[in-house]
Amino acid sequence: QSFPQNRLCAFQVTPRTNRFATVGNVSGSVQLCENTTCCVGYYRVIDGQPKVDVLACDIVEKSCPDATCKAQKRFNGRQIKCVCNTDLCNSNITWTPESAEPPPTYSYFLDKLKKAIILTGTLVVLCFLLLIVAAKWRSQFKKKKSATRLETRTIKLNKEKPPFLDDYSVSRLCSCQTTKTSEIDVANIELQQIVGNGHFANVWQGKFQGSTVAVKVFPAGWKTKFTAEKEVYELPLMKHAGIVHFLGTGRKLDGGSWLIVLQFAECGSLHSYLCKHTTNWKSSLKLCRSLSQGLSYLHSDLHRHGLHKPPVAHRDFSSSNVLVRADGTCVLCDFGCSTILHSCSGHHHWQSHTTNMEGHAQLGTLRYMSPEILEGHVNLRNSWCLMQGDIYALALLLWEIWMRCSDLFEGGIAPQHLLPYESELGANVTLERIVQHVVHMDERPSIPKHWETLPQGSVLQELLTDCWDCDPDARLTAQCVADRLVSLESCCTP
Ligand SMILES: Nc1ncnc2c1ncn2[C@@H]1O[C@H](COP(=O)(O)OP(=O)(O)OP(=O)(O)O)[C@@H](O)[C@H]1O
Repeated sequence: QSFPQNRLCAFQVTPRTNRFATVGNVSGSVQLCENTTCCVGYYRVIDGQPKVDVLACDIVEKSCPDATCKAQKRFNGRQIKCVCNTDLCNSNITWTPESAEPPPTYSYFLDKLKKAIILTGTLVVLCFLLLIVAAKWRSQFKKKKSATRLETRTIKLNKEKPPFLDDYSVSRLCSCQTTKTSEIDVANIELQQIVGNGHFANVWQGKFQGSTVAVKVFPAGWKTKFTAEKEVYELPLMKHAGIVHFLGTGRKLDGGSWLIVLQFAECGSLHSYLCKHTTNWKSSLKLCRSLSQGLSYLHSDLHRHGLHKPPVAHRDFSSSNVLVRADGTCVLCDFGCSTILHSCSGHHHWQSHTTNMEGHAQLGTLRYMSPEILEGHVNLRNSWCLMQGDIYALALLLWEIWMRCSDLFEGGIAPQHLLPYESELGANVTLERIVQHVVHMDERPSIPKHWETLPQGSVLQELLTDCWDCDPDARLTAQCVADRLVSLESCCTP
C-alpha cells in the first residue's frame, strides 16, 4: 500500500544501514516511499564534516514539519539527523558547524536567570500548598480522633501514609487509574529454600495455600524498592502470560522484612536456563516470542472493563530479570527500576512516574544499557525513550537465546552461553569500556557469519540490527518484534 503523496527521497545507504532499502522502491539514487511522507538523512561528523550514513524514506510515519532538511545534533554532535517533507529534500542538509554549539551569550545567562526565578517561585507556591494541606490534614485528624475507637486505630496503623496521601499518589499516576490492595497473611507462607540472591532482595521458594510460590524478601530498610516493585505488580490488568503472576504482598512480623509473593518459575532465570540448556529452533522461538509478547504487553496502554493499565518501561531488562516456566515460555520479573508512564491527555504526552530514583536515566545493568542511556542522552520527560531502551536490551536477549540454539550452528553444537559483550569485554564490564565499545565504536554482539547461509539467517540478523540500532527512533516496537517472530515460525523451519 503506497502513501497518497508517494514521497520521493534521495537514497544512499551503507551495508550497515541497508535496512532502509526495504521502506520503499529504490531506483538508482531515488526511493519512492511506501509508509511515510518523510525523508531522512543520517550523517556522521568526521573531521568537522558531515558524511552520509543514510539518505532514504523514513522507516515509519513520524512528524516531519519542515520542507527542508534541518540538522539535529545527536550523540554529542558525532551524528546528525534531519527529516523533511518535500520530494528529494534530504539531498541537501542545512547545517553549520558553528550553529551546532552556540557559545554562551548574554541572552543564554538571562535565560538561566529567568529559569532560576521561575523555579524559586514554584518552590514558594509548593511550600504554601504543603502548609495548607498539612493544616487540612491536622484538622481532619483531630475530627477523626473524636470518632469511634476503630477509626482511630486505623489511622494509627497507617501513620506512615496518612489517608489523603493515598489520594495524592493515585492522582499522580492518573485519575483514570485504580489501585488495589494485595495484603496477604504472612503466617500462611512457608519459606523453604533460597533460589536467588539479588542486589536488593533474596528470593525463596516457598508454599502458599498449597502451591509452590516464589517469595521475594526485601530487608526492612529497602521499603522504597519494595514499594516501587509492588506498585507495578498492583497496576490493573497486569495479569498476562508473559509477566510473572503476582499473588500478593506482606510484612514479616519479626524484623519487618517486606515480601512479594509470585508464581514460581520452575526453570529459574533465563540466564541460568541458557547456561544449563541448549535449545532447538522451535523452543528458541517459543522463548523469544513469549519474551517479546511479555514486553509488548508491559509497554501497552490498555483500557478494559473500565480499568486502565498504563504503559510501563522495564528499565532493567536482562537475562537475570526474565524467568523461564516449565512449559518453555519466558515471563518478565523484577520491576524494581521500572517506570509507570501516565497521561490523561492522549498518547503524545506521556510522562514518567518513578517512586524511587526519580531523575536517574542510568538505571539497570550496564551491559544491557542502550547507547543513549550510557551517554546520558535520555530525556526522562519523553518516556518513549525508556521503552526504546528496553527494545535495545530485548535485542541482546534475543541474541543470547539464539546463540544457544543448536539448529543455528554447524553440527548442532551451540557455543557455551555468554552474556552480551562478554567475549569482547569480559565478565565484569566498566562504564568506560562499555561506552567506548557500544557508543564510540558502535559495536554490537557479533552475529555468526554462517547465519547468512541459513534460511532464517537474514531475518534474524535484520531483526537484531533493527532493535539494537544506535538511533532509538529507528528501533522496532516490542509488538513488531513479536509479529516478525510469528512470521518466522511459519516460513523457516530448519
Ligand atoms: N518467581 C520466581 N521464580 C523462580 N525464581 C525466581 C523468581 N523470581 C526471582 N527468582 C530468582 O531470583 C533471582 C533474583 O530475583 P530478582 O531479579 O527479582 O531480585 P532483585 O533483588 O531485584 O535482583 P537484581 O539484582 O536484578 O535487582 C532471579 O534472577 C531468579 O533467579
